[in-house]
Amino acid sequence: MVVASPSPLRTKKTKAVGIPTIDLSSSCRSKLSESIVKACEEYGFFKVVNHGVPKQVLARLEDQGAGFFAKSAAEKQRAGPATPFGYGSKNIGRNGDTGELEYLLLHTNPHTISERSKAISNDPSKFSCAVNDYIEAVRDLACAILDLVAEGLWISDKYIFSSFIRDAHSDSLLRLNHYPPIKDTKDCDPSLQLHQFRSNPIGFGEHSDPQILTILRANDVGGLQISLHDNGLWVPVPPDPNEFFVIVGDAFQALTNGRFKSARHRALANSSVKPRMSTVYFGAPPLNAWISPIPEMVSPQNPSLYKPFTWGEYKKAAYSLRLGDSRLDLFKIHNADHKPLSP
Ligand SMILES: C=C1C[C@]23C[C@@]1(O)CC[C@H]2[C@@]12CC[C@H](O)[C@@](C)(C(=O)O1)[C@H]2[C@@H]3C(=O)O
Ligand SMILES: O=C(O)CCC(=O)C(=O)O
Ligand SMILES: [Fe+2]
Repeated sequence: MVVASPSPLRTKKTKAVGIPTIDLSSSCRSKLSESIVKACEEYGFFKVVNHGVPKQVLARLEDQGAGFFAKSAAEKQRAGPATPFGYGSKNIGRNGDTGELEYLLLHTNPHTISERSKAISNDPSKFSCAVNDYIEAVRDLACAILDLVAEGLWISDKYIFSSFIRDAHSDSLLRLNHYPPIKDTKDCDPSLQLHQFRSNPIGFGEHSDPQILTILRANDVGGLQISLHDNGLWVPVPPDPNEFFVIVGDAFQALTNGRFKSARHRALANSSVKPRMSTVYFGAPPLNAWISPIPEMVSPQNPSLYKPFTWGEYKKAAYSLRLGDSRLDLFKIHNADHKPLSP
């Protein structure tokens, strides 16, 4: 019997496309800010090299994460369930989304981290130190990128974006995702092969990140894919454990009045023999901060596309929806709401 080769990519095709790469050591600041703005506009996604985050900071978090995920299921459950913070396995959010992964979701507040670490590690201060050092380093990286964006957009307040995530009450998060290898069914019964691909080829389903900016690092196992704007293609992102990937989030799309588009992405289930691990920082405003298109992005030709909302309101909307839903649509101003320009 001949069985058609099962494809995990049923809805959209994949295409090998060069991911924009930004070298942060470049000495020409204006060119650097210009290229970051271009990458945010065209892809909502790019890779940064020469980012200045010490390798040791990356390695310490990876060790701590790997140590946690290697524990027995019962031990890991002590840090769960994820509501939304803590340890979660297969279930994502509250509305029935699932994926082939387990994860730790943490708020970046240092006090919350030291409290949580007690249920996560046998050496809580070692765990919280590794996590806090990582967060500090990636927050600085995110702020440096956001300041360059503000310069590239010619915004007078250079800190307009970074001040949201530098705020002591910022609602930023850190997520450690662990994708165990899924069983290779190549040599198995063909009906099992089809069943596996039909049942769940996805590690973390298609979505956009709700926050301002995401800084993602993963080990050397691939799986991340980004969706190119509405042309139906998935672009596989080659793994690069020494570098970071930057993803534009929904709040950044709203702040730039749609000039930047939040990037839809997903992670395929891991078919390697080694686990995939990603560490993801989501830079977010404080819950009471207002998000609305910044004045420089609004003009009679480019009227506001989004109603003002607080970050708390946006989060509430996000958690009432499914992973793949377009949350920002809820805050869209429809054309009919606009007063016609006087002749
Ligand atoms: C299904 C969900 C999980 C999520 C909250 C949501 O209701 C919709 C957005 C999801 C997401 C995606 C990016 C991040 O991983 C995340 C932490 C976030 O802020 O929004 C997750 C949420 C989650 O897993 O709690
Ligand atoms: O693990 C990955 O590469 C993607 C994870 C992700 O998109 C997320 O945690 O929001
Ligand atoms: Fe994401």
